[in-house]
Formats: sequence, C-alpha cells, structure tokens
Amino acid sequence: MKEMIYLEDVCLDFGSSFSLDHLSFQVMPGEVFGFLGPSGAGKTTTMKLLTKQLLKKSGQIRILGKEIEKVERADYERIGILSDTSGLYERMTIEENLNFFAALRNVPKSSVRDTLENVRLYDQRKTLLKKCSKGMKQRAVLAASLLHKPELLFLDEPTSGLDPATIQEIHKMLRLLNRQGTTIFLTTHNMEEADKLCGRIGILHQGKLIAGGSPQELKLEYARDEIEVLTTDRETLKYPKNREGGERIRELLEQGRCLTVHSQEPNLEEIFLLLTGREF
Ligand SMILES: Nc1ncnc2c1ncn2[C@@H]1O[C@H](COP(=O)(O)OP(=O)(O)OP(=O)(O)O)[C@@H](O)[C@H]1O
Repeated sequence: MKEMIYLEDVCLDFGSSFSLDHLSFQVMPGEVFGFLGPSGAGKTTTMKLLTKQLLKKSGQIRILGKEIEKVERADYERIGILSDTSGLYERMTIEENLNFFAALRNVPKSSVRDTLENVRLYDQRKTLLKKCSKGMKQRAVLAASLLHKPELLFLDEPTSGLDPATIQEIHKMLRLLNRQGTTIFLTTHNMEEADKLCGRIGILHQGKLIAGGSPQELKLEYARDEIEVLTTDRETLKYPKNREGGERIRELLEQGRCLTVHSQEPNLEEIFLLLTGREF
C-alpha cells in the first residue's frame, strides 16, 4: 500500500531562528494523523510544504505516491485543504460561496446540496456569510474543502475557537468522512481532539519530530510505574508495578478494602507538556 504522505529528511530554513529539521514521517491510506506541537513548532509550515505552498530546502516529499515536484493541478482534485486561508466571501451566502467553489473545481452543482446536507448547513444555505456564527463559518469552510470528495484532507486547526457542541458535530463529520475512505492529516492544539480522532500522532517541537505513535502507545510509553488504589477509608495509596506492590494490593483486596485500582497512564496533555515543556 502506497503512503498518502511521505516525508524523509525534510529541511526548510527561513533564514531566521526557525528551521524544520530533518523531518521524516508517513501517513498511510485511511489514517487520521494528528500533527501536534506548541505554537511556532512548524505545523503550518509543514502543511504548506505538503500542499506545495512552500518549497523544501532538502529531503524528499511524496503526496499520493508522487514526488511533490511532480504533483500537478489534476492531483489537487484528489486533495482538500482547510486552513485559515481557505477564505470564503463574506458578502455571498453559504450556498453562493459553495457554488462558486464548485465551478472553480468543475464539480457538479448537485454536489453542493449533498455537501451542505453532510455538514448540516442545507437549511441555512441562504445566510450571508457575514451573518454566520463562527461554527457555521467553520462548517462552510469545511464544506468547501470537501466538495470534490478528496481522498486526502489537510485540516489546519479545524475546531479552533468553537464551542463544544460544534466541535462534537465536526468530529462526527470527520469520523464519517474517514470511514468513507478519506485520509486526514490534521493539526490541532486540542489534545482531547487528537486522542479521540487520531489513529496516530506526531509531536513537533522547534521544527523536530520528538515523538510519534498511536495515543495508546504514547500513553503506555510514558506510563508511570505505579498503581493507584482507592481504599474504603477513601485513602489513595500508590504501589510500584512489581511483585511487592502486587502483594500489598492482594492483601487489600482480601481484606475487602479496595474501592478502585488504577494503573497510572498519563493523558496526551501531560505527555505533551512533559516532552515540550510548553502549554499549547
Ligand atoms: N514565510 C515565513 N518567513 C519567515 N518565518 C516564517 C514564515 N512562516 C512561518 N515562519 C516562522 O516559522 C515558525 C513556525 O511557524 P508555523 O506557523 O509553522 O508554526 P505552527 O506550529 O503552525 O504554530 P501555531 O500553532 O501558532 O499555528 C514561526 O517561528 C514563524 O514565525
């Protein structure tokens, strides 16, 4: 199976203090890959390299199995991009905006209706964009990036600044799209989003990939070597994950004093902070 995204030893240097440093990773068909990192880590820069809005200095990039240098207009019919630059027109309605994008992409108008229904905007299609809420706008931008049913979808912070209900709706849509076969590459500052949506994540810090794997793999890798027991006296006790710890827990169980027993796995947020020393 060919990788949808392939980077090997990719470097880019803006001539300032920031550089992308020998970046290597792959995204396989059908994956949802989350690209995480603190502000300024280089996530958007990487996405721009992958969508040919910037040129790498060295290394190799393949998109849809093709060298990035050989990617041409027709290949973009297979790619969707949502970023803060996917600007829609404020003075047009949602539907007019999508009709405009459909014409640009040579997509039949019938696709506009389907896509609006998918993002639950069909009933509000006559609303001027300038009168839309942030959540509606974001769903409209998502609709514009989906009109042509891309195989590979790039999403730069798709739920940033939205309320929890809209975030959930967008997550539902993204899961559905992924089940229908769309590969998704997404950047986010929301660790819970990454945990829920992504099969694999990569953590970027100062232009370097510093960790990667499934959320579960990362949690196990950084798991604390402890088991926490809550007793019937509401006391929290911690035991090492070894024979001695096991013996103590067995005694508590035999005495009927155990309410809960938990292994101590960090969440993604804790791992992120541990690795980058930064808030997101
Ligand atoms: N065209 C450019 N010229 C010079 N420096 C740039 C350019 N684009 C980005 N940078 C710098 O590169 C670094 C990485 O920026 P980038 O936007 O990729 O970060 P990011 O991880 O997406 O951050 P955020 O999470 O805040 O969006 C920043 O220090 C930024 O100032």
